[in-house]
Amino acid sequence: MIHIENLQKVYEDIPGRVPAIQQIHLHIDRGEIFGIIGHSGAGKSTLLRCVNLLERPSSGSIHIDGEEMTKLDSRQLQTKRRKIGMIFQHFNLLSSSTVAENIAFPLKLVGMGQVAIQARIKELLDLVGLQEHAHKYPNQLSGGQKQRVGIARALANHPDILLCDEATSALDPQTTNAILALLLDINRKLGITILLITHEMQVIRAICDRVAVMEKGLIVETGKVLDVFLKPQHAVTKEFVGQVSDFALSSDRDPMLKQGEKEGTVIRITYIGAKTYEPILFETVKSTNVSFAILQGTISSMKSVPYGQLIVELTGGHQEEIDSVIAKLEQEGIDVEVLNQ
Ligand SMILES: Nc1ncnc2c1ncn2[C@@H]1O[C@H](COP(=O)(O)OP(=O)(O)OP(=O)(O)O)[C@@H](O)[C@H]1O
Repeated sequence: MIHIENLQKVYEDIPGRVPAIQQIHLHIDRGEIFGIIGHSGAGKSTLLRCVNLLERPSSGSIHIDGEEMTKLDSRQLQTKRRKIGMIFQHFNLLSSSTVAENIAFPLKLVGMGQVAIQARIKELLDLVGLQEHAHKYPNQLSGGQKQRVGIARALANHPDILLCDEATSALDPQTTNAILALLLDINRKLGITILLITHEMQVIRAICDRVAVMEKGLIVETGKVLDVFLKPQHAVTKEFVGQVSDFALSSDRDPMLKQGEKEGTVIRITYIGAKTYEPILFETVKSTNVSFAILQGTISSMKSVPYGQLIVELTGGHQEEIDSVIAKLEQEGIDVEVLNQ
């Protein structure tokens, strides 16, 4: 759905200044929820705004649904942009227009008739749960309700893509969860591709399928959310994963697990899916001389996929027996990493 190649954006050609986007390659599938995370100044907004050409790249290409954006003339670009909705951190609503008028705005721009506009407004208000608020003004709404109006307006012309620019950063945690649930619902019901930028790993974890981590205009790590959470590679990724406390096992190599401090073999085992709830560890060791002690553990779920991670010390038995326990766990499809060898 979105294919970005060799993208570069230099705002001002000052010698020694790092370009806002140094060189980005990105491929986002139709129907995917893709998150981009990074610290302030990493280049997330610039990248997002390049997708609909609110920002013109200095070089590189952006294909949306097979069409190269930078080659479109202004009329073609206008038509294409209708298929790319966008929502913003501060909602960007027209303060002197009602909720219904805000939603009607993009529909009027495409020349839709009054009757059709009213019908579409009703559909959109139902979708975002604002049926009761059509005639209110933005200053009579909560932050979450304002973002719902923003979402309804962005979806008015049936876009294929929704760009979300820190859409929940101005909201409290409870409202954030409600808006994220709405985005997930919209993605599932309408099949719309969502590209979001955020500096909060909780947002990525709640709704994204894949994530890219940005730093200084580059993507330093990318992958399926679960993989990136469970095995972060880059220092920036580890820092972001550390924001989500129950992932501390992955991000923080616990000092007590340093080589030599434990007599046995210390392993980290990672379960994903239904295996999370099976007694595989117990079943594997029960007929051997090996016993285990759980040093740390977590079980949770991500986008309704359960996962678990345990740090376990294996003791007793010969080394061959411990190796055989590890091999059996791996045969069961469990990821095993030995931490003290
Ligand atoms: N219009 C502009 N003119 C000049 N420099 C800009 C402009 N917009 C962004 N930059 C610079 O480009 C770099 C990337 O900024 P960008 O806003 O894309 O980062 P970000 O990751 O979205 O950060 P934030 O979360 O703070 O918005 C920064 O160094 C910023 O100062």
